[in-house]
Amino acid sequence: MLTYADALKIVKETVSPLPSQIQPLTTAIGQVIAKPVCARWDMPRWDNSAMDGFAVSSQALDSTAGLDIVGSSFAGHPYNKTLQRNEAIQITTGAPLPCGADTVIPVEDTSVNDNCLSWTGTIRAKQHVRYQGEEYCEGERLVNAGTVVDAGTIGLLTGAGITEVAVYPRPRVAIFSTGDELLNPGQDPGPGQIINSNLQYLQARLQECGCTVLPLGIGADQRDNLGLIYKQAKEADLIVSTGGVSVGEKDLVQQTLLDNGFERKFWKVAIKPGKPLLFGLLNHKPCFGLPGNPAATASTFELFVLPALRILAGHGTTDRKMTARLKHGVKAGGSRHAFLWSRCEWQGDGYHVEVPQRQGSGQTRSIQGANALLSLAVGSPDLKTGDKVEIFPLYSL
Ligand SMILES: Nc1nc2c(c(=O)[nH]1)N[C@H]1C(S)=C(S)[C@@H](COP(=O)(O)OP(=O)(O)OC[C@H]3O[C@@H](n4cnc5c(N)ncnc54)[C@H](O)[C@@H]3O)O[C@H]1N2
Ligand code: MOO
Repeated sequence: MLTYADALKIVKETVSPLPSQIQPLTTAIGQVIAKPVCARWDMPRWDNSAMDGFAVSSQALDSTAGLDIVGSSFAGHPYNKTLQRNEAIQITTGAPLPCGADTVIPVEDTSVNDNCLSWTGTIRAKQHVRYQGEEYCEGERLVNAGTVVDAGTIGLLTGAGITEVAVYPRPRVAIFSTGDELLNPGQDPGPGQIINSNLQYLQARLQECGCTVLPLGIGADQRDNLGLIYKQAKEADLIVSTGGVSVGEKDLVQQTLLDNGFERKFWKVAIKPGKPLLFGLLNHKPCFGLPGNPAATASTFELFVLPALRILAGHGTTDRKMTARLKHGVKAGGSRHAFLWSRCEWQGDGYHVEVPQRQGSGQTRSIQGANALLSLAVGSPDLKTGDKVEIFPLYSL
């Protein structure tokens, strides 16, 4: 059976970034920049004051007579005349330095008498001036392709006059669950029925990841019905179903997909939970059949769907691994690479991890509150408190 590493490699080789699009900068938070962005003007745009005080010419600093205060330059209200050597103007932080001025004396070091400015202490020529272009110049590259738009990016680019950016779109993900036993939330389960928790889980997780979700509900265990749902999914960039991928009489997802032109890349991976994972392309779009057991749905989402979404969304690397120490013993790995829902926290000397009980594939309690998957390779021995383990922190796009 395919190993975890080989299956992930196939996913990475199969998926490529979505075409980029131009978008208003302010709507692009969390998205990845597709083309470098350059400044539209110098920053600062003009020499300006770094302090509230008075702007003077440095040539006037050795004069013993005071300077005539002839006007003001306030932020938003520049002084438009040329300052003479015997003159000063009042100035505020950020206000343009007028022609003829090159030095700012902070208000604390000055006194004004009869509209005449004098100062105390040593004043350095050209002090407290922020020069045009000292942060960046017109045409200079401010962010590279591959940058994730965050608040800092929005602040920087907005100041540089940028209102639109080329970014990779947020993936649109169609999700549905299969199974005649499934009911929608709020319904009362009768004999043999359960609430469809997988769809709600995936929807929430995709929302955390900033994806656009197309929830397509519940598919009955019938091929024609499942086929119709796949047709509805064609607007999506990636398709995810849950359930119906194992070998049971009613596991019809794979056959339905093959009837509809599915190009299968793999089925079954030696992992626990999640063994019957199905992956391929439907109409050239990545399509995952996640196993229906809730812990298998959730872990195969983290291990395979999320890396695929990261690639679609233009993110570079997809692997994140950390080392942590066990807070308690963990039983040996079995014949499949095991991934255990776990909680990891920093405790002074490093990360420490605990593994909740109730890790059954059909159970959901261990997923709630988890922030990592603990990786237990095939054949790993029983582990004890303090042993080092590899964990995959859960992350969003
Ligand atoms: N003979 C074999 N049987 C099974 C094998 C196998 O290799 N040989 N593999 C087992 C493994 S491992 C898994 S994982 C499951 C996955 O099977 P399916 O993907 O076909 O999932 P279902 O049979 O549809 O459901 C399994 C289980 O999960 C519950 N479920 C399904 N959908 C949901 C949902 N949306 N929300 C909550 N719970 C859901 C469902 O009721 C079943 O209890 O197959 C094993 N069998
Ligand atoms: O691999 Mo399945 O996900 O054990 O139950």
